[in-house]
Amino acid sequence: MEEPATAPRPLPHTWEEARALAYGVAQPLPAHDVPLAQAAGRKLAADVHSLHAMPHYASSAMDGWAVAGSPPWILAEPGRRLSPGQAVPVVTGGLIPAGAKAVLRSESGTLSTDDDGLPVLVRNGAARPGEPKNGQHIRPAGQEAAAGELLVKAGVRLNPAHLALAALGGLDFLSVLGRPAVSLVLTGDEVVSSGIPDPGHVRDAFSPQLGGVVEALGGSVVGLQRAGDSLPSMLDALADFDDDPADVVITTGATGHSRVDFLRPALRQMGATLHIDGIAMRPGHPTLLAELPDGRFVVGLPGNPLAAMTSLISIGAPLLARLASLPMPATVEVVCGSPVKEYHGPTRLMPYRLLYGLASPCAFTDSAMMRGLAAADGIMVVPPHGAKMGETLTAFGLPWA
Ligand SMILES: Nc1nc2c(c(=O)[nH]1)N[C@H]1C(S)=C(S)[C@@H](COP(=O)(O)OP(=O)(O)OC[C@H]3O[C@@H](n4cnc5c(N)ncnc54)[C@H](O)[C@@H]3O)O[C@H]1N2
Ligand code: MOO
Repeated sequence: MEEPATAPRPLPHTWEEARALAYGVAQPLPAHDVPLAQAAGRKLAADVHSLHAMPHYASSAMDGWAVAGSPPWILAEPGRRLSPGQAVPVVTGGLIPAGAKAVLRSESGTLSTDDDGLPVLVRNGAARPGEPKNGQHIRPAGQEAAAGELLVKAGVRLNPAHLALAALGGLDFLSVLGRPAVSLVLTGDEVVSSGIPDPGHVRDAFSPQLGGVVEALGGSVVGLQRAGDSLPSMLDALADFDDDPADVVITTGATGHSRVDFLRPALRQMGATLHIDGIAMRPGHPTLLAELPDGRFVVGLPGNPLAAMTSLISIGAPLLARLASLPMPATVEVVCGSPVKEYHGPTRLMPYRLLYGLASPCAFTDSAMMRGLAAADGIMVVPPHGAKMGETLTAFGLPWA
């Protein structure tokens, strides 16, 4: 029997299958230690306990003198235990000597001499009655936390104040959940990255937006390569670069089957496993999800700008969430504000605006356009049989909202 000229294409996954597969195919990246200054925005992997009492020594809250007993006070030698009737100068944050009962603020005390002409410290007219009361202006050790006390619970997204708290608790590093490193590969000889393109060329819609979307989805962009419309160029761009070690490569364009689309041939040559080769969705049906022998995942987004975003939100988001130890990205429900006709086969992802509480499809949502998405409140998932007005539909908030 004669061999067919081209192998039959596999059936695309349904949108629901593709989404579940993209979440299930990966394992959470391991937690690791990062220096405090690099931990902002990361999710804490393990409870943080203070490594010592906070503060770890009794300290003065004011500039002045540590005093014991009642005035007048004789100035004692620093570094010794104070006996009643003695004082020693202290600065804010300075060590309170043993035996001290309080701190007299510098503005409330005056150095004077007693009847015998010896130097003494006395309260002056600016001192409040009874100042300093027992314990006044002394920050006792452990006032904020005891040694070993819980400071930040695992699972918290770390803010700058958490980092300062950890530093005061004596820590230098924090254990954070893995965050997928993403390398971008933008393809297309016709793509120009600035200015007004000539006919036949297009302005790059991806480099200005993909970084922000990837960050919002829990990843961080570590590299950007451009690939021309040739197999060697695609292979070069997909190589594993030492200076941007990626967990995920997100490509744009070249997902088709034309003579200038080299993503599939390159993946084949690199020995990749194709987990998803087409999704029954519009826009975004040529989307690919592959795994390279070195463990990197490749998310192949179509070149059309809106199609790329619906693909990224559909399968890139679950993959990045899983790698980042996050739950499956949540969906919401919206009430459909205008009827959507049946469309044979694919699920449609339609940018919508909320008008009077109802979700109505935006205008300008051809897969090559961005105007509809830029004005959208979310993306609704319309099943192949369409939707009636008033029907409840699954929807997504936008990653940047
Ligand atoms: N015979 C068929 N042709 C096409 C089909 C099909 O099923 N049969 N599907 C169409 C659909 S749907 C899509 S989506 C695209 C997928 O194309 P590719 O992923 O191969 O992408 P390209 O061909 O490289 O580019 C498509 C389109 O997007 C523009 N593009 C690419 N990169 C950028 C960028 N960085 N910024 C802005 N625009 C970009 C590119 O110039 C093309 O206009 O295939 C259809 N064809
Ligand atoms: O499905 Mo394409 O991805 O419409 O633009």
